[in-house]
Order: sequence, then structure tokens, then C-alpha cells
Amino acid sequence: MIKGLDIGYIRRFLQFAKPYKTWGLIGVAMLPLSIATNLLFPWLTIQIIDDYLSVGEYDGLPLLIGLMVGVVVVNYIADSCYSYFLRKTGQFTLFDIRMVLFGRILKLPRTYFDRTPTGVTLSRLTSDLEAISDSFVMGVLSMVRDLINTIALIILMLAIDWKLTLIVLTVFPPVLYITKLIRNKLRSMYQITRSALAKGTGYLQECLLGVKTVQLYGAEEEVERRYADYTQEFLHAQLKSNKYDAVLFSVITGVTTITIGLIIWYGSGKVVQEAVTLGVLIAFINNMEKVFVPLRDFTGQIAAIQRSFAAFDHIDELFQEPLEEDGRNLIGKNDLGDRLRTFESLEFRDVSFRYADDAPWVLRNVSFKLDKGHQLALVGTTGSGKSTILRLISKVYQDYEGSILLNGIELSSLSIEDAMHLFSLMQQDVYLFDESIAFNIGLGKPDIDREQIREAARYVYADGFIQTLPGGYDMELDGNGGNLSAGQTQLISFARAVAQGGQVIMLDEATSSVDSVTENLIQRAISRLFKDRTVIAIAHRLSTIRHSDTILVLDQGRVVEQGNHEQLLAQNGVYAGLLQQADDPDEAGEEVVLS
Ligand SMILES: Nc1ncnc2c1ncn2[C@@H]1O[C@H](COP(=O)(O)OP(=O)(O)OP(=O)(O)O)[C@@H](O)[C@H]1O
Repeated sequence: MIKGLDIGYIRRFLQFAKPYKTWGLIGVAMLPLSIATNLLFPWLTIQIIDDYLSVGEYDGLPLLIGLMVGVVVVNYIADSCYSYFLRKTGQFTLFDIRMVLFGRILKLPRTYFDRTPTGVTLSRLTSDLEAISDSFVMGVLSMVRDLINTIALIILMLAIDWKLTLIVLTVFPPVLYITKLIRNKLRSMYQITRSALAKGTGYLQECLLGVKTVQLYGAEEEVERRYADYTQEFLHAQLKSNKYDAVLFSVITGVTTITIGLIIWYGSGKVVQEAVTLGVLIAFINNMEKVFVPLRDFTGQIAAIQRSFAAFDHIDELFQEPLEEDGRNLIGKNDLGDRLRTFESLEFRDVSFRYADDAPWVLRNVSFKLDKGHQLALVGTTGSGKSTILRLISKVYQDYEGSILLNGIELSSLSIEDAMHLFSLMQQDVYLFDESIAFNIGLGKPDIDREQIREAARYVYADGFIQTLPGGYDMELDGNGGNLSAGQTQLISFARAVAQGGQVIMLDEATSSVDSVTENLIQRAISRLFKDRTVIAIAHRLSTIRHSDTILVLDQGRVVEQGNHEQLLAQNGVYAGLLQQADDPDEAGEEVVLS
């Protein structure tokens, strides 16, 4: 009956529902009560009319009417509890699924994010889970209740008067057929509505992200026109489905009225012949709505449940997506002991890497060694592989060839947590949260207190400008640090790296130009780091790297030169060439930009 039903999905879903099974069972227990009271109502109607009102007997009538009120109240309570407890079970289950899924997403490898647009992952956690909640949980709940109620009601009607019931049943097949036809139309309309909405939302997201560019280039009208196209498509699909909905509603109302007419026509003749009692006739008329409305909703519920299978499928894909550390043979904490307490050395031995199996090699046989207290600068033209080296050290990508040894231990056999506490990264494209400056430096870690945050800021010469901002360290940032200058953003990123306490600083120096005062602070901060710390830097300015112990010159993923500033100048090779390109091969060229 339900195409594409996969019991596996449901079983996995039910695993999550296990902790809430008591609520689920209470909800299910309400079902017999709801059905029993639903059936008692027509039965009592017949008793009241035939045994009391028709024969003018009033003794005991108040008791029956009281019973009827009681039945209605119990039916109402049973129905409410059924929905309440089962929905509650569903909501808690979905909450758990959402949290587990989010935790999983955070642990997915970078390659997943490279090949999956953000919007897709976002819709898994939002619209897909909503679809399960709305279409599956609600669809199944109402379908099960309606189905059992309708069948029970028809059995009762058959038991009371099978001929009258046959009149009702003959109307069933054409009603089901017409409903199915209209539902099919509705389904395709819903699909168009959803895809129009998804396209419109995607476009909206893109526009909001790029709103500054839109305003800068005066592209508002064009963007508005395109958005209007998407929104109109959505509106038209909605209007059409509205029309079919209205038709379906009228058909069912019309069929119910016609059936009631037929029952009155046939039944009243039988009442005159005393073959059917008046009570039975009234009870039948009374029940028509209860039979036809679920019939109207039935095909819709099936469609909703089918829709939810697509969502189950999507969510299941995320559950099947291998995690970063799945299948890797990691060294346990006990075996590791103290070997990673302090940084001693990092060595690349013949490391080659490409971003995908069918992608070109980005690093080829790269070898170098960085010892504690030393500085390594990575230099090379754009796309030569500098950032890739930092990404491999940060374990953002893991499937390298060759060997990367951290304190002599293969990096791929270490968990991110064990390896990365030794490193702090100062990124070019730093992300600042919509929180205070203090939060952004300490990243909300409870073991970093306010004094340590200030100390880190002082160390990188950021304290001065932070003090002058309104609210100082408590100033709230917004829009990824939109209320700070590019240079200030860099300094906060430096303070963040220092506050995180990594023993090796990985610096990806920004190329963006900033005002000369801030530039000066940035250069002083970098010089201080180069003097005090172990550093691996992608540096663009000669002033940054000339005092490094080792400069690694990369060209198309290969190390073409290696040595200190003087040695490389003496070689008069690529490094010297890069300096010449930067127009100032001279030692005095403090502001020379290398790439
Ligand atoms: N996520 C990725 N997927 C596929 N290829 C990538 C990815 N990131 C980088 N590359 C490719 O790898 C090569 C090296 O890139 P990388 O970012 O390491 O260069 P870079 O030397 O740091 O350049 P720049 O100085 O411009 O930042 C480039 O050809 C780039 O196109």
C-alpha cells in the first residue's frame, strides 16, 4: 500500500524513541478507549430515541443522557491524550535525532563539506526533520486512529442494519477513486510548491550573503526581479493546490449530503414499514461525517507518509556518512602517555597529497623538519600548496601519502584532539561569532579566564585598540566582525590563537591591506611570535620571514628551495626571483610582498 516503505528506517527511528516508550505506550493505550467511546455514542443515540423518546418513556432518560455526556468527555480526553503523548514521544525523539545528527555533522571530514553545498546539510536538520515530524508522525497518528475508528464504525453499522450500511458502502469506491484523482493532482502541485520554495529560499540565502555586493553594484532591481520570479512560481503553485483542495472538500461534502439524502429516502420508507427504527436512522445520518471525512483524509495521509520517506532517506544518508576517524587505527591515550605533552618536532617525509582520487596532485614529495623553538616560513606563488600543508598538519585532510611525524608519531594515527592541542592557528579568513570580543578570543572555554584573555590580547598588541572600543572586551560583534576593521579582525584572531595556548603557532598571514597603524601592530605581534615561539607561517611579507630558521619555497606542490634568507638569496634562484618580482630584492625592503 505504501510504496517505498523501508522497515530499516522505521527501526532506526524507533531506536531513538526507546527512551520515551512509556509516553508512547500511554498514548497507544488511549486508542481502545477512544474507539469504544466513539462506538458508544451512536449506540446510546439509538437507545435514547427508540426506548425512551419514541415511546414517551422518561424514567431513566437523565441517566442515559448523563452517560452520553460522560462518553463524549471520555472520548475527548482519550483523543487528546492519544495525540498529546504520541506527539510528545515524536518531538523528543526528533530532538534527540537532531542533536545526534548535528554532533555527527561536526565530526564529518572536510571532504564531505567540499562536495556538499551548505544548503543541503542545512535542509537535513531543518526541513527533512520537519517533514518527518509533520508528515510521518502526524500522518501515521491520524491515519491509524481514523482507520481503526472507521472500520469499527462500519462493523457496528453492519451489525445494526446491514442494508442501510450497504447504501453507505456503495458510495465508497467512487469517492475513493475521485479523491485519489484529485490527490494526485494535489501531490504534483505540492511538489512544485516545495521546489519553488526551495529555489526561492536558496536564492534568498545567496542574496542575503552577498547583499553588500548587491548594494555596491546597484544590482537591487535585477535581484528583486529574479526573486519575484521565484516567488511568483511559488504563489501560482499554491493557488492551484488551493483550488484542488477546495474541489476535494466540496466533493466530500456533496457526497456526504447525497448519501444522507439516500439514507433518509430509503430509511424513512423502512421506518414507516417499521423495518428500521427512528433511532437507527438518526444514528446513521449522524455518523456520515465520521465515515466520509477520514476517507477524504486517507489518501492525503498516505501521500504525506510517502513524502516523509524521502526525508528518512536523506537523514539516513547522513547517518551512513563515514566520520573523520572511522576506520582509522588510532593510538589510544594510554599508549600515548606523555609523548605529546610538549611539542618536540614535526617532520614531513616525502609527503604527497591530492584533494580527491581523480584530482591532480597538489603536494609532491614534500620533506622538511621543524624543531621546537624554530620558525618555518612557507613561500610560493598562489596555488603552490602552502595552505594545503597547514591543512594537513591541522588534520583537516588526512589521506596523504608519505609520512608526517609529530614528535616521531605518525599524524594519521593520532586523534584530532590528541594532536591539535599542540597547535594554534591564526587564519586569514578568521570567523568571528556574534558574541563579545572576550568570547571570540577565549572561544567560550571555561578554563580561559578574563585575565588570560587580556594577557593574550596584550601579547599581540590588541589590548590597546580593544580598550578604546565601546564596551571594550564586552563589545558585541556582529556579522562576522562587520563592526571591526580588517586589521582589528586579524589582531583578534592572533589573540585567539595565543589564548588557545598551542605551543606551535600556525600563521596564515593576511594579504589584505590595512591602515598603517594597525599594520604596524600586526607586524610587531608577528615579530614577537617569531622571536618567542615555534612558528609555521605562510608569510607574504619579507619582514615577517627573513628571520625564520627555514624558508621553504614551493612551486606547483614541490619544494624547490630550502634554507634561511641569506642562503636562499645566495642561491639566486626562485626565492631571489620572487623578491625581484616584488620589486625590491634589497634587504631594506621591509614591506616587500612575496605573493
Ligand atoms: N578543497 C579543495 N579541493 C580541491 N582542490 C583544492 C582545494 N583547496 C585547494 N585546492 C587546490 O590545491 C592547490 C593548492 O592550493 P593551496 O590553497 O594550498 O595554495 P596556496 O599556495 O596556499 O595558495 P594561496 O597563496 O593563493 O593561498 C590549488 O591548485 C587549489 O586549486
